[in-house]
Amino acid sequence: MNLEELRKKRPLVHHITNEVVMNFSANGLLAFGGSPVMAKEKEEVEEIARVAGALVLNIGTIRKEDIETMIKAGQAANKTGVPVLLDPVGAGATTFRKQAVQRIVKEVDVSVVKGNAGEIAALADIPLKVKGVDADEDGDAVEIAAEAAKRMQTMVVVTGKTDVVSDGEDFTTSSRGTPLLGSITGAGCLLGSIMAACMAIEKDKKGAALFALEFYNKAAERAETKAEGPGTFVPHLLDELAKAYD
Ligand SMILES: Nc1ncnc2c1ncn2[C@@H]1O[C@H](COP(=O)(O)OP(=O)(O)OP(=O)(O)O)[C@@H](O)[C@H]1O
Ligand SMILES: Cc1ncsc1CCO
Repeated sequence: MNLEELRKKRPLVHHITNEVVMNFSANGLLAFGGSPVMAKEKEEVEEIARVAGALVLNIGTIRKEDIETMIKAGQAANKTGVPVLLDPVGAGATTFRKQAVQRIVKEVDVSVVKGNAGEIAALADIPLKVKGVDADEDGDAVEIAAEAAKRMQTMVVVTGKTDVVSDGEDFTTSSRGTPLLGSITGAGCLLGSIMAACMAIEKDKKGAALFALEFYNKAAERAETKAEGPGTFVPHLLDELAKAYD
């Protein structure tokens, strides 16, 4: 993954995302080097998705009518080979959300599904005994990622204290970051935007996902050393995302 190339090209990332994180995701992606556009009108999404570098479908505040819009955008992206990242926010919380994800995955060729352990476990029909399960303790996140990847026939990223990238057979874990990321809203959503931008540049999607995870979590670790708490963590994170790390 070539960060210099990304920053030169500033790939357009089309988002159909939730209202909570729109501004934060746009600012974070701009700081990193991408070019965000948030657009969810059914009449225009195909036009935008076709010419974008990548498409983010985030179901955080999805309504029934948005499902069709996401499918339309996703299929248009598929026609021109634009990578699609699906963030199944809250998929474990309601049947509606889980079924929405299942429909999108069925109708769109999704390049990667990225979510926290609870969300991905719901999609893999694996009951979570404890909230906030992570791969460090018992390998659950690895199993969850593998099962979900097999079921959905796509690459899966499970985030948390330890992140897992799995294609159903092979997996790679990464254990960077800070618990402060859990104290602000949209940390996972912004990671998705950055991952999608990397996939617009790097055709090896596993390489792109791992680069995004490492870069994002390294930036968060540096931001943590400068922050007094969640409030000051946010601007420091934006500053760190704009830098270059070895
Ligand atoms: N306890 C932790 N220690 C280190 N890094 C963490 C921890 N929890 C989450 N992260 C990191 O935070 C980022 C977001 O992951 P998280 O699982 O919190 O997303 P999420 O639950 O989808 O967030 P949101 O719904 O608020 O957007 C990832 O880069 C992950 O590695
Ligand atoms: C808080 C919240 N509610 C729906 S989406 C969202 C942002 C985190 O994904």
